[in-house]
Amino acid sequence: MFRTIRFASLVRNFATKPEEIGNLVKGNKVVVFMKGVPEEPRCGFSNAVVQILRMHGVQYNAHDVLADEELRQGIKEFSNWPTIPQVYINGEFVGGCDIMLQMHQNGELIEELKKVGINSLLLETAKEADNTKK
Ligand SMILES: N[C@@H](CCC(=O)N[C@@H](CS)C(=O)NCC(=O)O)C(=O)O
Ligand code: FES
Repeated sequence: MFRTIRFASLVRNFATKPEEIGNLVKGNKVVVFMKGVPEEPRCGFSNAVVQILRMHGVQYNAHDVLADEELRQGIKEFSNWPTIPQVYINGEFVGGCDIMLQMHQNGELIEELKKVGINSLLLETAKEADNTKK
C-alpha cells in the first residue's frame, strides 16, 4: 500500500525539466504548446491560437503536449499556468487562448510581434483602418 502511494506520487511529479523547457521556449521567436499539431489541432482552444497566428502570418515552433505527457505537466509548472495552449514570444510566456484572442482584437499582438521583428500580415490592414478614422 505504502509503496503504491509513493509510486503514484512519483508518476504525478514526472515533468519535463525546466532547463529543457527553457531551451524549447527559446527555439523560435514564437513557440506554441498545444494539443495536436497546427495542421490538425485536437482541441478548439489550440485551434483558436493556430488560426490567430495564421491570420498574422506568423511562423512558429509547435509542441504537441498530447504526444508527451511529461511536457504537458512540465510546461504548466514552468509557466505557472494551468492550461494548454500556451504561447511564448521571445522566450516569454504571453498567455493562452483567451489572452491571445484579446491581444488579437485590441491590436496588442501586432505590437508584440513588431517588438521581436515580426511584421504581422494584419499590420497594413490595421494602418488602413486607422487612416480612414482620421
Ligand atoms: N481559458 C483557457 C482555455 C484552455 C483550457 O481550458 N485548456 C484546458 C482544456 S484543453 C486544459 O489545458 N486543461 C488541462 C490539460 O488538459 O492538461 C485559455 O485561455 O487558454
Ligand atoms: S481537449 Fe477538451 S477542451 Fe481542450
